Amino acid sequence: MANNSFNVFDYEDIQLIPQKCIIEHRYQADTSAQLGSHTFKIPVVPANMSSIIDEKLAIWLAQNNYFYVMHRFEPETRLAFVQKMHQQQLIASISVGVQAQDYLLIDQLVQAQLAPEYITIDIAHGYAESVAKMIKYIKEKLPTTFVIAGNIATPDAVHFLEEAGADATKVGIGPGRACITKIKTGFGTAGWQLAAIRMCAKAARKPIIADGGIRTNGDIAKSLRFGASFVMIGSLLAGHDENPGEVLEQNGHKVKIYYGSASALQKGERKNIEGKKVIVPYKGSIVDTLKEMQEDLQSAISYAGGKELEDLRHVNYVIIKNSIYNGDAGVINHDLSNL
Ligand SMILES: NC(=O)C1=CN([C@@H]2O[C@H](COP(=O)(O)OP(=O)(O)OC[C@H]3O[C@@H](n4cnc5c(N)ncnc54)[C@H](OP(=O)(O)O)[C@@H]3O)[C@@H](O)[C@H]2O)C=CC1
Ligand SMILES: Nc1nc2c(ncn2[C@@H]2O[C@H](COP(=O)(O)O)[C@@H](O)[C@H]2O)c(=O)[nH]1
Repeated sequence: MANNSFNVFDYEDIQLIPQKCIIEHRYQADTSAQLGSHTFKIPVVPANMSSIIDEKLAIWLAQNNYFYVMHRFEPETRLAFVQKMHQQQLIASISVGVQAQDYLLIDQLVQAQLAPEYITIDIAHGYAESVAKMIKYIKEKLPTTFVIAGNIATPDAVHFLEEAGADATKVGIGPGRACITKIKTGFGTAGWQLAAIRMCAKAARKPIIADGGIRTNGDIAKSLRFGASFVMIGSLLAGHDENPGEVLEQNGHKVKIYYGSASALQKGERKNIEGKKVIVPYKGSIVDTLKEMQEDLQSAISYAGGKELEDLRHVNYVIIKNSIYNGDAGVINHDLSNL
C-alpha cells in the first residue's frame, strides 16, 4: 500500500437511498446484533475509555443486554471484575494491553478458571507483532474467549490480526473526538474513517468494529452499510449521569468532561500524548440516549426497505461531499437537541 493514495469519503459525505418500506411500524425492525456466541440489543458498544465506562455502567449494560468493553486503566481490578460479573451470571468483557502485567492477568484468569467471554486488546497502533503475540497467548490459554484486536486502519492489518487468531478487529486510528493523533503524527483515518471501514471490511473474514468518528445516530447505519458489524462510540455516549465524573457548570450550562485514553489527564504525565480533554454538554441518562439510538436504527432499517440490520448492508448510496447539513456544513457541533 505504500505511496498509494485513495478516493475517500467520510460519514458526512454519504447519504443512503431509501427503498420501499416493508414494515407497518418501526418497532417491528429488529436491531439485534450478534458478536461471537452472544446476541445484543443494538450493534453499539460504548468506548472502553475511563471517561465513558466504569464497573457500575458495565453491570447495567450487561444486565440490559448491551455489549460493553471495560477499560484497562485500573489494571489491578480486572481479575476481580471478571469474578464479579460471572458471580452475577453476566458476560465479562475486559481490555488488555501488551505489557507484562497483561500476560500476568491472563495467567491469573487461567489459574482462577475464569474465562472472560470477550477480551479486547486495545493499543494505539494495533498492526504490531506485540498484538499478534498477545492474541496467540490468549487463544492458547483461554480458547473459549472471543478476542477483539486493534486499533488498525488497513486491509493488511486486518489480515495480519486475523491470521494471528483475532475473532474481530477494531478499525480506526485517529478519528475520535478526543484524538489528536492526526495532528501529532500525520497518520490515521480521521476524515476518511468510513472509507477505511469499507476497505477493511472487504478484506475481512471476521467481524469489523468501526471505532471513532461517529457524530450522529445516522453514522451507525452508515457504518453497517459499509461493512461494520459493530460500532464503538465515545463522545456521543459521553456526558451522561452514568458516565464516570462529576456534572460541572460552565457559562450557566451543565457539562461533563470526556478525555482521551492517551491524554495527559489519563496518563498522568506528558509522554506520548495523542489525546485531549473535551467538554461535552450534560445529556441526562444514557438509558434515553441508547433508546434513541435503537429507535433511529429501527427507522434506518425501515428506510432500507428491510426488517433487520442485515438489510442495511445492501442499500445504494450517494457521495455528496459535506452535503448532509443542507449546505450548513459550518455547523460543526452537530447539536440536534433543539430540533
Ligand atoms: N484509536 C486511536 O486512534 C488511538 C487510541 N489510543 C488509545 O490510547 C490508549 C493509550 O495508548 P498509548 O499509551 O499511547 O499506547 P499503548 O498503550 O497503546 O501502547 C502499547 C504498546 O505499543 C508500543 N507502541 C509502539 N508504537 C506505538 C505507537 N505508535 N503508538 C502507541 N504505542 C506504540 C508502546 O510502547 P511505547 O509506549 O514505549 O512507545 C507500548 O508498549 C490506548 O487505549 C489506545 O487505544 C491512543 C492513540 C490512538
Ligand atoms: N487518537 C486517540 N484516540 C483515542 C484516544 N482515546 C480514545 N480514542 C479512540 O477514540 C474512540 C472514540 O471516538 P469518538 O469519536 O466516538 O469519541 C475510542 O473508542 C478510541 O478508539 C486518544 O487519547 N487518542
